Amino acid sequence: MLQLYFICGTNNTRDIEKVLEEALKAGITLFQFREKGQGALTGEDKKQMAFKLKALCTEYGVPFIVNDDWQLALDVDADGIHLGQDDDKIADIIEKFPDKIIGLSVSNFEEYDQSDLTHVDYIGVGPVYETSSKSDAKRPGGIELIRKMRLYDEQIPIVAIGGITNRNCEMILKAGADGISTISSIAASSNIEQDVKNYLDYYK
Ligand SMILES: Cc1ncc(COP(=O)(O)OP(=O)(O)O)c(N)n1
Ligand SMILES: Cc1nc(C(=O)O)sc1CCOP(=O)(O)O
Ligand SMILES: [Mg+2]
Repeated sequence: MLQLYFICGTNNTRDIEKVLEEALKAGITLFQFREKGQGALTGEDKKQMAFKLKALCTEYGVPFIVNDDWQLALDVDADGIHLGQDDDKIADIIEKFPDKIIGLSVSNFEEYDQSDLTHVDYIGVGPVYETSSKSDAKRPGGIELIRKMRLYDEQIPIVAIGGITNRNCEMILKAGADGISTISSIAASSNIEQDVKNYLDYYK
């Protein structure tokens, strides 16, 4: 499920429904609706978009995850929720999400140590490289962040994030990540089918 985790909001691309459908057809394995930034959809518009994107994901058998907004995740019966260190605490909402996928962001070992991972299905570790898709991203940890996190916890599923492309993905997987997540390398791709295929080829 974590192999190729596409994350997108309406701000990341011109036509999110078209881009998501192309990415699903090409074989992404997980999708996160991350609707934030200037001009982002809110309220009913955000909910209607979430319903449409979830329907697309369901058609292709790919789990639909909501970023940050657990109320939206409940409203649209998403398959899971991704929360960061500054978001609502998993312990406070977990009762509302039995049997759902729970992701947590971990950028360094201090954050890992202070996180309760009891209900966490995967950790999003990054940024690995510089990213222009998140204005408040922390300092990139490079490939070493993944390598050390893998040694720190040998069991937890790790999805790497931040500045990942087809060119650096292989090193990240070799460093111990179970999968990679990306916004711009798919949302801004001029050939989604080929780029997705190139990513998935690393797992063969
Ligand atoms: C898979 C994955 N990993 C990390 C993040 C970042 O979450 P967060 O730190 O809460 O930042 P925002 O995405 O909410 O800006 C993520 N969304 N997904
Ligand atoms: C959403 C997000 N979270 C990050 C983290 O480090 O937690 S980096 C990031 C943006 C990833 O976008 P791109 O693939 O375009 O670099
Ligand atoms: Mg968040």
